[in-house]
Amino acid sequence: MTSLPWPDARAVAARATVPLPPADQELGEALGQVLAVPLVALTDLPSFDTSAMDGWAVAGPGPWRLPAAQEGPGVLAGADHGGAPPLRDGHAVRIATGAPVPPGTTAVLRSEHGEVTGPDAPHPELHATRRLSQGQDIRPRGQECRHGDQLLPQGTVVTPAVLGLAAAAGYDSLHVTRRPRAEVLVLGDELLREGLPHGGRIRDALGPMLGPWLTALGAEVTAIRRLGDDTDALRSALAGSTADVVVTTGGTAAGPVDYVHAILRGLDAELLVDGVAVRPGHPMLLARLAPGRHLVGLPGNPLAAVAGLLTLAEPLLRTLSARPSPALYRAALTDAVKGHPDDTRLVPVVSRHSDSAEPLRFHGPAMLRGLAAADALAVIPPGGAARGARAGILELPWAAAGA
Ligand SMILES: Nc1nc2c(c(=O)[nH]1)N[C@H]1C(S)=C(S)[C@@H](COP(=O)(O)OP(=O)(O)OC[C@H]3O[C@@H](n4cnc5c(N)ncnc54)[C@H](O)[C@@H]3O)O[C@H]1N2
Ligand code: MOO
Repeated sequence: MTSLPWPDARAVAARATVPLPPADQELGEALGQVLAVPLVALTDLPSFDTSAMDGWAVAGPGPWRLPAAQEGPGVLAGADHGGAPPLRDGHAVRIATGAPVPPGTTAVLRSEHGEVTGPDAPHPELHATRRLSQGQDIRPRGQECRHGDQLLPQGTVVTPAVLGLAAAAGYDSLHVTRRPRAEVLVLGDELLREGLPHGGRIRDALGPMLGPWLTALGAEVTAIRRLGDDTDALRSALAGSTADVVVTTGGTAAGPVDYVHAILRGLDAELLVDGVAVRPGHPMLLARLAPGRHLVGLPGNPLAAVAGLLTLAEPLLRTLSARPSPALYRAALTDAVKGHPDDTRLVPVVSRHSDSAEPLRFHGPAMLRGLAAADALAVIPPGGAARGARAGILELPWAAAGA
């Protein structure tokens, strides 16, 4: 199989699968998943005419008669006022922010805009110190939505704000597309899990990076396993995995211990992508292990692995979790970037949502120094890009968090 152009490889990965079946998840569990149906209001919001301020509910023009002081604290939020008597014209009653206004209320007068005269009199009087307009500081029932209104479309990612809105609108659980399960298999006998590199061995940079990165892409990471270069262990890990997506690192090229291809052949896996015209990362691959189960083979060089993650794993996970595709935005490069003659290049940049993208140094395939300072990767077409040229920008998942 020949290398696919980079945009084609992403398209193949996106089309390699279908969304996972939806299920009901309790609100707390649904964060980061995708709404499988529109979020429809189960109630009016607010669900009753509500006081927006602490003060007095008033009826008609002032001054207003207040109930005698000993008649209680007034209308409080949370108390059941179902049977609260209507407020008669010319009367007022103390009310708290969030409390249902009594029937007949025409406005709420804020505490700081009212004066009570003769507070010890049997019927003290309330005077407004500011003009009060009809309906002022009342949040009318249904102001935000009516029962049955669509609040958010299907395909919306459940953020903390969506959880809050869903709870306010009456939901205990949400119908969301299941989070794809991903398992990471880190290959290579040369990898150390701790301490300083020594004796020709290096630290595993991918195990610590890929778990949280896959989580940020919407996956549930079930395991990160270090298998060394044990082919039997890899074969049985692949045969026994129940993950929707298995991600391997290393062993994708044609070196003496690069055995991922051989094992995939032995398992009768279908190679969907075998090499991509992209630098770094060109030996990346995508295979179907079984219906609905895929393997993304990332090259071992760490920046090449990230290129593979964003080229193949990201579109695959996006389709599985039914996330909408973000628009690829463009930014003007602050420096020229040399291109590969035939392949797309992915180059770490700082863009920070501005219109420009500053290419970073230390972008070699084995390096993470540029990437760790970046918030995006610029997509440099074959042949390169001049200073000021507008390059496609692939945002890193945490860029929006201001990291
Ligand atoms: N003759 C050729 N050799 C290589 C080619 C080629 O086309 N012809 N391609 C090069 C490119 S490009 C890449 S990328 C690598 C891909 O190699 P593999 O996917 O087979 O990965 P390994 O050989 O296992 O490792 C490559 C490199 O990365 C280091 N590595 C591996 N895993 C980790 C990890 N978890 N953390 C940190 N570093 C890791 C490994 O020690 C090697 O240095 O092949 C080139 N060779
Ligand atoms: O393409 Mo390799 O993936 O440059 O390091």
